Amino acid sequence: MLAPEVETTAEDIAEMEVRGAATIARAAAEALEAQARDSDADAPAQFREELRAAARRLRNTRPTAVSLPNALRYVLNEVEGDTVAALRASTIEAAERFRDQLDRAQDDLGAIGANRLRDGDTIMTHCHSTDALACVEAALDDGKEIEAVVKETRPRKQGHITAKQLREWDVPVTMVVDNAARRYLDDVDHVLVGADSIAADGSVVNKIGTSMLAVSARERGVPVMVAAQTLKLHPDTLTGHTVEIEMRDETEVLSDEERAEVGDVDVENPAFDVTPPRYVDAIVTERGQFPPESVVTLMREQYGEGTSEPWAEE
Ligand SMILES: O=P(O)(O)OC[C@H]1O[C@H](OP(=O)(O)O)[C@H](O)[C@@H]1O
Repeated sequence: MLAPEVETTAEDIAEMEVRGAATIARAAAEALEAQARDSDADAPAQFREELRAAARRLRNTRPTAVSLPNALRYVLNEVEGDTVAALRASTIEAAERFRDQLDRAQDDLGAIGANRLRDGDTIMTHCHSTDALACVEAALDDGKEIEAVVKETRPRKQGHITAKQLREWDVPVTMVVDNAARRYLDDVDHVLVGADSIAADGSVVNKIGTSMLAVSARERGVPVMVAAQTLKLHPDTLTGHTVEIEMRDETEVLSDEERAEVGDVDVENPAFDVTPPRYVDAIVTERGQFPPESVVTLMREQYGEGTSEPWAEE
């Protein structure tokens, strides 16, 4: 029996009511906690199987942000005990610990990323990343004045969320359509983006359009900074796996009304793209700032040589 909160959370993630890699990870851990709390399993094996089923349901929502399976793995690997009560308590504690770590990691990352931003700098953002915004918030807390050129980020316009947050912090914001990015790169000091996954070779998987922005930024001599806590490191890429790119519904690109007007066309809607490491200047994590080519060392330290799937059916 899955707890209702597991189903709701899974639907919210799939529909992007809950979105952003770190936020998805937090919601997944909370859903496992709800599963543990609500379970009426009377045997440890049943409790464990329910928890695995909950994790499978959550895992199968969106494929690209590795923070989701990393969160599930963290919680499931910490579940221990010989009784249902002990299993329940350890699951709840693990989920709480995970959330605390997530908050701490974002604060630490923000403090490090802020060091790259100077008083008076202008950043260009793409999509909405809480890790990237943590760097801006820490810079503002340090008393620096920051301005932002915010890319709208089609098709879902998460740039609006970024703009709203920055305005709440009184940061002057210029909103541009994605196609105007190159024109405004001359006015900015940094491109600042987040990541959904980082591969062992330092490639950055982030919102579609990031790679085009990074290539243009390199051509213009603007440094590209990726803010990504180590939860975004994709351990499967250590063993040669590639990161699956989510393809989303075509109506996000062309509404039914627009389609009626345009006619019968194929629509492709990849949610993410891959920016090769040579276009990235720094990956800022809670453990320091790294050139993309060296994140593999961090990944090995954190995840060893590979990963398990503790949610697999037994
Ligand atoms: O974890 P934080 O930094 O908040 O977000 C990381 C990334 O998650 C988002 O994906 P989506 O909007 O869920 O498709 C964006 O691509 C963003 O850069």
